[in-house]
Amino acid sequence: MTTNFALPKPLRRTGSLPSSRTVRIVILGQAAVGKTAMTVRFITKRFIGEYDPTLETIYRHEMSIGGEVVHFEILDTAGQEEDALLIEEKIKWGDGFIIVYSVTDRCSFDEVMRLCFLINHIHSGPRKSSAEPPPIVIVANKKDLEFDRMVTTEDGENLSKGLKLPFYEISTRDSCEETAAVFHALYGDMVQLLNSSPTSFRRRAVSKLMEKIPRIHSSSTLGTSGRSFSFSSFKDFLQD
Ligand SMILES: Nc1nc2c(ncn2[C@@H]2O[C@H](COP(=O)(O)OP(=O)(O)OP(=O)(O)O)[C@@H](O)[C@H]2O)c(=O)[nH]1
Repeated sequence: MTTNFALPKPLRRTGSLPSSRTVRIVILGQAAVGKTAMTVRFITKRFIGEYDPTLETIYRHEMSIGGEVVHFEILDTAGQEEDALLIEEKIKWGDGFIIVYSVTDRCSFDEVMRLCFLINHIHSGPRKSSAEPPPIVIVANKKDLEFDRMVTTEDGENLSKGLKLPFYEISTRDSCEETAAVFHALYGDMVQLLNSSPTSFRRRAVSKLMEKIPRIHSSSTLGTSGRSFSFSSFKDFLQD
């Protein structure tokens, strides 16, 4: 699966591939807000209704953006409360962040601010590795569930204004484009940050715990028709 988007310049050049770069995105938010659905929608363009509650997964996916190959590594975190140290490791690992809440779940909205402060705190801690705060976008998901809505659009906009962060209200179920727009916007912000502050994405040391997180590779890279999601629940949704 190859997707072409006109976006700005190089992010990070890696190793022997002169025109490729890797970006690490962490998806945060409470349980059942749609983190996995969003990630899978972005990668496969499909909406898959039911998942087992996520433990932790890193999805790897390549696509062409602005004529260059971008290697996305997307960490879909577990929504349930967890060890503070573990969440810190995951946040350290990321270059950019998507904080998701559901418009049908007030608690998930209330959690956004805490997550945002946590990210900024960890990325500007005593062993400060970046000059600028990392790019973050706030996503209100499930806007199709209008009758169950508990968080208004205005609530979301006010929060984003207060935090000075981009805000998207989307329905992962109804719109592939809205979902993709979130990832593209974050990627654009990451490019911009790197251009203005080249040391911002210096890799931070993370614990070996990160290596234990299962990785799923979509090998739908440029010019090939192969797919290699290796777990059965997605096979039916991927066409060669
Ligand atoms: N109506 C509607 N349902 C959605 C939407 N996005 C996700 N869902 C549903 O919400 C439920 C939870 O979605 P998940 O993607 O598993 O949520 P999650 O945040 O990854 O959950 P955890 O893995 O437990 O943290 C599933 O039943 C999805 O089908 C949406 O935009 N609209």
